[in-house]
Amino acid sequence: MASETLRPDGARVRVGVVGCGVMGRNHARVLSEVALAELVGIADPDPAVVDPIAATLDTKAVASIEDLLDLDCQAVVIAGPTHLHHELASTAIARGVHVLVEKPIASNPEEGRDLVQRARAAGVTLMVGHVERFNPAVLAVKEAIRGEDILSIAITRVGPFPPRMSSVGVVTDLAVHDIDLIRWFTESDIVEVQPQFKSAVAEREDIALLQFRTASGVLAHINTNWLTPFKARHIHVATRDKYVIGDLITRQVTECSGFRPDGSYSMRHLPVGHTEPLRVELTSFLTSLVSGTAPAVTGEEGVISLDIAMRCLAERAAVGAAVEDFAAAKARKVR
Ligand SMILES: NC(=O)C1=CN([C@@H]2O[C@H](COP(=O)(O)OP(=O)(O)OC[C@H]3O[C@@H](n4cnc5c(N)ncnc54)[C@H](OP(=O)(O)O)[C@@H]3O)[C@@H](O)[C@H]2O)C=CC1
Ligand SMILES: O=C1CO[C@H](CO)[C@@H](O)[C@@H]1O
Repeated sequence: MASETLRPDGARVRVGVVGCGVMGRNHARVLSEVALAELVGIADPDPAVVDPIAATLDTKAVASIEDLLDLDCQAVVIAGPTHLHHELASTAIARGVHVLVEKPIASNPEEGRDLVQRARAAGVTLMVGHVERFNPAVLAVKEAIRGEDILSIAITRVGPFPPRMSSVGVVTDLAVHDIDLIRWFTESDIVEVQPQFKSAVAEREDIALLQFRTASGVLAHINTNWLTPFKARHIHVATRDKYVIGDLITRQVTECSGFRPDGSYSMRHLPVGHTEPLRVELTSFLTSLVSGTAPAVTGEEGVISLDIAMRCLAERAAVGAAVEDFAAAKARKVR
């Protein structure tokens, strides 16, 4: 948590963005627009990438995080590749700068935990960019199931390969969004994982079907891949009295309830806001800095979700290893 408020005089928070690819340029655009921020600069190693964005947003372009921090930032958004999150966020924390790091918090939980410790020791805020928590359709689903006895959650997050392959597979890159949502919806920890995944085309896993059970007894399922020709993101939640369906792309959220013995029920579309999730996320981050309160998605939560993603990968690896051991033993017997 921020040790002191940043705008006692009403000035804007001086923020920079590190990494100006697909996500970083969106962070920069939004930060150039929100009232709480002054976008002091953006960093990316490639001038052909960073210069035109900086010119459009009327901010400074620099080549490295060190140069960005020299612009006297109070906070940075880390939107570089996942395998660099730990290094980049550590550099900012070491200079006493608050950090919003994109999801996943790092490429493994050990690095994530290290970031949490460094931020705590330095007295700076560390928030993780689990942006779906700020998606109005997700918020409408969460509101519809508030106080309900949740039975199961099934989430689909599929689409084509990203324009540039991530440094991690689909479980760590995409399913981590939904692991976070399952924990957030149920306010309970995931205690059992039953993962299935494989690498159909890419070097790392590109298709996964993951099953979970939470401490509160909710069953959950994530269907994710990079092999579907179009993007689809759906959430289905069954509670004892309702069935709620959210389409995170069209932002249509439907609630079925009032189940009657003859099989009939009531159905209604729920009101969904129109806000841009990233704008709400960044405003929430800046507000936490200004007010000195805990961020909406803490580093600790980012680590827990990444831990679950890693448990999925490890569990499958353990089963795979057992099968291979069995095959090897069988082969030895034959010889
Ligand atoms: N919350 C969400 O919905 C989303 C989150 N993300 C997350 O954002 C992160 C970035 O993903 P994405 O934007 O798709 O990736 P990109 O590859 O499109 O962008 C990353 C950028 O960072 C640059 N970069 C590399 N090294 C450094 C460095 N040392 N300092 C500064 N910049 C550097 C890259 O430059 P170069 O090309 O020269 O290597 C590239 O321009 C990932 O962690 C991803 O998980 C991504 C999309 C959506
Ligand atoms: O939601 C997302 C869209 O795709 C990107 C590339 O796979 C992800 O990193 C991101 O989290």
